[in-house]
Amino acid sequence: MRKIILLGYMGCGKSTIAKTLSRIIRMPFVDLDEYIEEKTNLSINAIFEKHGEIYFRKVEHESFLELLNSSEAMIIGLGGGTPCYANNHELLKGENVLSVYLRASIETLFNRLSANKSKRPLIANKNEEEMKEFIAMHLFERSFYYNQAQYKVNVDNKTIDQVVLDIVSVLA
Ligand SMILES: Nc1ncnc2c1ncn2[C@@H]1O[C@H](COP(=O)(O)OP(=O)(O)O)[C@@H](O)[C@H]1O
Ligand SMILES: O=C(O)C1=C[C@@H](OP(=O)(O)O)[C@@H](O)[C@H](O)C1
Ligand SMILES: [Mg+2]
Repeated sequence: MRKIILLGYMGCGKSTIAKTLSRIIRMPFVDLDEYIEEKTNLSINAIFEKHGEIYFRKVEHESFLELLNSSEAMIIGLGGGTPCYANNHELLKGENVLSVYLRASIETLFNRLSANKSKRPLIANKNEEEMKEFIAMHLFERSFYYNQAQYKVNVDNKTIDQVVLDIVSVLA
């Protein structure tokens, strides 16, 4: 069954947009991070702390495959790093898959993440200056993977509802 996949850098709005899109198009959604938290019975922070990032990437890949192989149609909100590990970026072009990159500028990401970093182990301990530099470099490194998505939607200066409408129109 059909899967709609939302991807993009931390803070671009994947989890938020997946929820609203789900209501508008009446398709269930799963947030990959939440799925991993339920499956492992650990928070994302605890997985990184106890087992390290390599273990997280392994569970993330397995969980992504499980969702893709499920018989249900669903919207999947990925984690920011998901397309950048294993062969996950190739899965963005699979049969019955519609993948959408939610593209945000460094400024938008910085503004949103400054207020929302505690649950994101890759940036939780960075000060403002370190974070701006990190986002700029990391987004540049990851863009190759994000650009493998079939569709791209800009999210800068748009409300959640505007982004959802833009997604609905690119998928129509
Ligand atoms: N279009 C938007 N406009 C303003 N704030 C947004 C928008 N989309 C998401 N946000 C906010 O940005 C933060 C990060 O969103 P989230 O959905 O967790 O991103 P992601 O899952 O991509 O990391 C949240 O505080 C969320 O409320
Ligand atoms: O970019 C990343 O590598 C990560 C993004 C997070 O998801 P969000 O993009 O939803 O914050 C989460 O999967 C983990 O902290 C790692
Ligand atoms: Mg998220």
